[in-house]
Amino acid sequence: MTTPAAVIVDAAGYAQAVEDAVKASAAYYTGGTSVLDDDSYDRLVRGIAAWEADHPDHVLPDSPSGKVAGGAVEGDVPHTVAMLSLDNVFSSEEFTAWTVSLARRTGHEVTRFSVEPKLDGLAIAARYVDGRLTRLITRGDGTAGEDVSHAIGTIEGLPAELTEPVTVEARGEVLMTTAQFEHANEVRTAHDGQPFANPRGASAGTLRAKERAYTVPMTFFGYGLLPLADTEAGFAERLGELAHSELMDRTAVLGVNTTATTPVPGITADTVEEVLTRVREIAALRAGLPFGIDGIVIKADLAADQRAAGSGSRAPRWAIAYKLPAVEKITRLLEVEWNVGRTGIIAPRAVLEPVEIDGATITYATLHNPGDITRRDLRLGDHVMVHRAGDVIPRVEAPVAHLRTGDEQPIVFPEVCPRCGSGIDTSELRWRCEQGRNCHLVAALSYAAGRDQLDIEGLGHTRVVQFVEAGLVADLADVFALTRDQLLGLERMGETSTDNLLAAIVTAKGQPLSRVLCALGVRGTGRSMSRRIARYFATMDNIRAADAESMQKVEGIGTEKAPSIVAELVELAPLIDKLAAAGVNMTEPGATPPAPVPDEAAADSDGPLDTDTDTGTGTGTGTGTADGPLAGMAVVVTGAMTGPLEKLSRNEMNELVERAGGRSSSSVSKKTTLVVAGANAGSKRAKAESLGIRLATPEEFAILIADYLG
Ligand SMILES: NC(=O)c1ccc[n+]([C@@H]2O[C@H](COP(=O)([O-])OP(=O)(O)OC[C@H]3O[C@@H](n4cnc5c(N)ncnc54)[C@H](O)[C@@H]3O)[C@@H](O)[C@H]2O)c1
Ligand SMILES: [Zn+2]
Repeated sequence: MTTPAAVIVDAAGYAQAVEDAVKASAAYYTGGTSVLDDDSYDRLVRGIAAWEADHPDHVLPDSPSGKVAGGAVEGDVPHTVAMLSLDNVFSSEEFTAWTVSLARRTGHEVTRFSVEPKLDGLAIAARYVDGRLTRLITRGDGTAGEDVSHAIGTIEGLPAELTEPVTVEARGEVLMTTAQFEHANEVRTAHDGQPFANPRGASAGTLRAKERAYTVPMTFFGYGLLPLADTEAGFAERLGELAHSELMDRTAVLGVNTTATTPVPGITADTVEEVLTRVREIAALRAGLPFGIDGIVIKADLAADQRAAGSGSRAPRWAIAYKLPAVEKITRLLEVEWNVGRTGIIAPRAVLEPVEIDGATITYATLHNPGDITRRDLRLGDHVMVHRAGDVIPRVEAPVAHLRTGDEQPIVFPEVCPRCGSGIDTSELRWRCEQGRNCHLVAALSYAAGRDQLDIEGLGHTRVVQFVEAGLVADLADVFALTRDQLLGLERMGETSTDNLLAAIVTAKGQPLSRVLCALGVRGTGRSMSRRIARYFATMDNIRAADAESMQKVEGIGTEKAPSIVAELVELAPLIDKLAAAGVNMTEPGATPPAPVPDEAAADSDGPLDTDTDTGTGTGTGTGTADGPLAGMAVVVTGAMTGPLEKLSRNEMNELVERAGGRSSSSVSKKTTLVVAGANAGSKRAKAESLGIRLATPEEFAILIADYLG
């Protein structure tokens, strides 16, 4: 999994790449605010290296190649022993090859390795004098670092005092655990600071920040222990002889935190195979760890082997980083969707500009809950750091706040349940529809009773909630079983409204099949699709008898949609039976069922994927009305209807078009034959005119289809 290189074509491109890399590196190490994610940075650096390999005489002095921290950071506190970076391998083959070169340097095969997680934080040296923590120094350029002693006391795992009064330097990684990161961003945004994009950036920024009004904790994990100038000679000598694993034990005994306290403690391994097994184990545990790792560090464990292998200017030769694929990428937050779960939990979900992370294209990421959005100070249009490890659902870590342009928009939280329209219980972290588990039922019934479905006047949202809460209805069919006494027993139900409602329910039983089907709320079949299905099959029995193949004969139903419609109808069978038993109409007026022979002409209908918008792009393929006044015509209705058509909704207009043998469509194209243009018809009318398509006023149209009105 080597990141491909950025392509650099000329000297100017090379100079720009060097400048970009140095700038990114400086921001990365000093403030945690790089504009690049690691993958993009690594691509750039590889491109630089490739160009330099071809143009060895034109390497710029600023080039990050071969330097600790890409040469972008400095320091004024000299290190006793250089604090180096690590070389990388990306596969078991590369690792095996590395062990061969290691064997060449040591003069024998290395048979003891230490294997540790590669913690994704910042390297730091903690100096203890007579057991007391006196100084913290960053890695800097490797030879000298920056004094960040002001952070003493804010780093868990680095005690103020060791268990023994020794003078020694502990080296290790400072990072923020996931919990510490969440907390840090919460505190920061509460202080009007910008959130950090990820835990690593948060530790980089926090470590160097002085005189902040608040402190946020970090965690230290030791991976090195070495003598200082004043260390007692005998102790210094003993440390120099200890294997890495023994040094780690010693570090822990002194009271300094090490990976031994984590689910991925450092271990020793005797063979390449054992090392690789451990690499796989750690990789598998990565997604569940409470802190970030970006690889596994393998070291020659024995001091003698380390001495024999030696070090280069950027990295030791006795250790290697086995890098794991990047789990974080920067992309943009386009939208936030609010989805209602089975129990009524209303969960926000981020819609992202698609981004590839570890081989998978990520378009959605979880935002957990509304508080999470507020805590992270996310805005629409933000660049965001997206995290995806293993099979865990991708999550938005935080905005990359320093990339803001000022055009970002606040995320609007819903005020009512986006599914059923009821109130929202916001008392818990996770918001919930007040209808809880009944949310789906309330939404389904409100939808079914709606004007474009069964059109049951008097059965609005409030009534539906009332019936559901009173336990009178558990499904749509129960509506048709409601009795006068039941209704009169409810609050705010007088005699008149009861009788009106019962009458409306009786009327609803006579609605055409297309509306009954639509009322069932089968996924992917809205109004126009329901009409097409109903007109094609003519009866509910025919629809239910259809397999996926015959379902595809309906225009707009393709290979993906057909089986899901068929499956959902099977699930709905008990409800459909119950509705039929209650006397609900199950036929489409004017439609004749398709001929029983399956392979006749109507078969060629694998149309465009149906989007089934309000007006639909429907084409009436029902065979029964092919001889109406609109036979063979593609009709678009636009603008406000007047005259005899005034009261008809757009859906009802489309129904009318199809009853009269035409095909209804929502967009004007060359294929359109007639545009019914009402008052204030805008662009569709203009388009029809420019294409020379026949136009009709609502009144003219009403005359044309007079036989089919009412
Ligand atoms: N996004 C950016 O703009 C940007 C800029 C610069 C660097 N980077 C990233 O930083 C990395 C290169 O930088 P680097 O040299 O700081 O570090 P590195 O990640 O290549 O490896 C060296 C570091 O690993 C750390 N480490 C963690 N666990 C360890 C262990 N058990 N034993 C020893 N060391 C351990 C130490 O801090 C050590 O200095 C690349 O992954 C690069 O993508 C990103
Ligand atoms: Zn709801």
